[in-house]
Amino acid sequence: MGRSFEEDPLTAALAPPPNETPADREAREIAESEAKRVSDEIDAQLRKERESEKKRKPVKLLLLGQSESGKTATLKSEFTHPLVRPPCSTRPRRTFQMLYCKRQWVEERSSWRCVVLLNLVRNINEILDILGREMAAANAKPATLPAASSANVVQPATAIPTSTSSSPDSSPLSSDSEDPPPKQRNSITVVSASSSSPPDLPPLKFKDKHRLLRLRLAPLRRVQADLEARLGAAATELYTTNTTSAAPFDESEDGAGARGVAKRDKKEFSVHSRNGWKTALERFRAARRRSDDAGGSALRSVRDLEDEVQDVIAGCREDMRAVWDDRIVREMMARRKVRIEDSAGFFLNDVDRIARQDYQITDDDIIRARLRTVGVQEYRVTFENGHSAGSEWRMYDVGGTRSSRIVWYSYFDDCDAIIFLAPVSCFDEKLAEDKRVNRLEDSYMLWKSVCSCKLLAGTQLVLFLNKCDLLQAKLMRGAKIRDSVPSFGDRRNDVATAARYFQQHFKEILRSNSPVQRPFYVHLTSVIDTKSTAVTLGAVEESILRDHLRRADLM
Ligand SMILES: Nc1nc2c(ncn2[C@@H]2O[C@H](COP(=O)(O)OP(=O)(O)OP(=O)(O)O)[C@@H](O)[C@H]2O)c(=O)[nH]1
Ligand SMILES: [Mg+2]
Repeated sequence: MGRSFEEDPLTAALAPPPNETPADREAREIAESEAKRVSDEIDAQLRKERESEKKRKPVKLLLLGQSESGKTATLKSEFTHPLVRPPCSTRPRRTFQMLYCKRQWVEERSSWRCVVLLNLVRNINEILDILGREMAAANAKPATLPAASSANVVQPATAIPTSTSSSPDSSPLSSDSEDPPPKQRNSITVVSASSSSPPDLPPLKFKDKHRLLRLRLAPLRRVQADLEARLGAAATELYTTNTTSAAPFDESEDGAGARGVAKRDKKEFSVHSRNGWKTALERFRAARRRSDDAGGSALRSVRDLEDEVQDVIAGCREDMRAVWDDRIVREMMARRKVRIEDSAGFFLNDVDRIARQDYQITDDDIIRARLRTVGVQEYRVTFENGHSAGSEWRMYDVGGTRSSRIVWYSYFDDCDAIIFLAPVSCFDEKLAEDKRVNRLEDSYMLWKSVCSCKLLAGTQLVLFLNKCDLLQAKLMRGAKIRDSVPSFGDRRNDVATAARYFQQHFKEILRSNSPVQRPFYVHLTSVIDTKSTAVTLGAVEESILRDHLRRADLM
């Protein structure tokens, strides 16, 4: 039973005096109401401070996935696409296009031009390499096509060293790298392991024209070597690795020894990595500034190199087009099952536009340009507007080759979200750095490790099944999924069925390996399509921010 009014000493002390006059009462009530107003104001102020404190804590986002899965392209897509409104929303969507990044992006644009030129020149040199070998073989044995010697064999999935360019370890500019000295490989896509032409086909009839084209395009070898030396390790792909595990960071969870490895490597691959793509471009900018400061007198300045490169390439325009349009060359590539047009950084169809002195790079060119990420690159961005206005995001773009992955673990702590990219068009391709491993299988293994990682238990996982455009093109050409993925069986060989099938597999991996129950967020993407990617990223950002604030509430 509660105590009566008279028995409660606190209530009795706060009660108005028994002999209170009406005037005293009015004065007391005014004072009480003023005290309440001040107290409410203080509460509101504290609430506001707590809210802005929550917003002040940066949102940490990691982009993960194997090499060439599209991590950097996703970021580039963010930086290039203008503000859009998602369907059914009156709110302008922010985009990650904030003040800081915009400025940096504008500065970087001109440097990307050199990457596009390098990609284009490499496309041609790759064709010339094959042409050279085929012509030599045809000369040696004119009557029949030769069986491919080991030197001639075009290895499956991008494993051909070229003889054209300087080795990065001989370049003073390429000092740190995560692998043994990265050797070069062609980035062309080879659909099958077979490299020799079918023996029952008539031999290809190479003419003087082919010999002349090879001679006239020879200066492009030097151009490739110069550009690669300037850009450093990021400019060359890897085709070897010492790492046999899909997720070497797994071991970092087990004990101090492995953590030590991760720690040591983190220093080597710090966000200030001197070989990342941002840094590769920065070299161009810095050297350009230096040559400006020297009043243009610096010997062989960057501007000189850029102009020279552009001149040589422009001078080769007609011959480059002639090679790419040549019926015999196309037949040679088809017989070897080489699909250079599906490879990263393919620009030969744009040769008329790009091989000119006045070439102006477009946003689309930048998204499609290929420059490998070495180490980990950090972007700090603050939103200009939209629901994330004022909040800081830290985005980490990592190198995806197997040997780069060991450092990922160092970035998992306190991570709000991961966008995991799995390129689904690669169901019949092998890893560049380890050609025994199927690329889809590698993505499954990597996803499994990310899902099961205890440190990431509170992290939102968002899966992008990427390169759907290339999957569509591949299936249209008649590639059969079940030939590479037997469990696909007799399902319909179309994009919708394939995407559903792959998606289900990733979902099951999450369900059976995650240490806690968590939602499965998945998007089918072609991240080079900036318009639709902007809409996808808008939805992803909202969801990440909601989770971020919820986590901050729990703290
Ligand atoms: N057609 C097509 N090309 C894509 C897509 N996503 C990425 N690419 C291209 O694939 C190449 C590789 O993409 P990147 O973004 O450099 O790959 P990454 O995951 O950052 O690779 P690393 O830096 O080596 O880890 C680039 O030339 C991209 O333009 C896609 O959805 N469709
Ligand atoms: Mg990258």
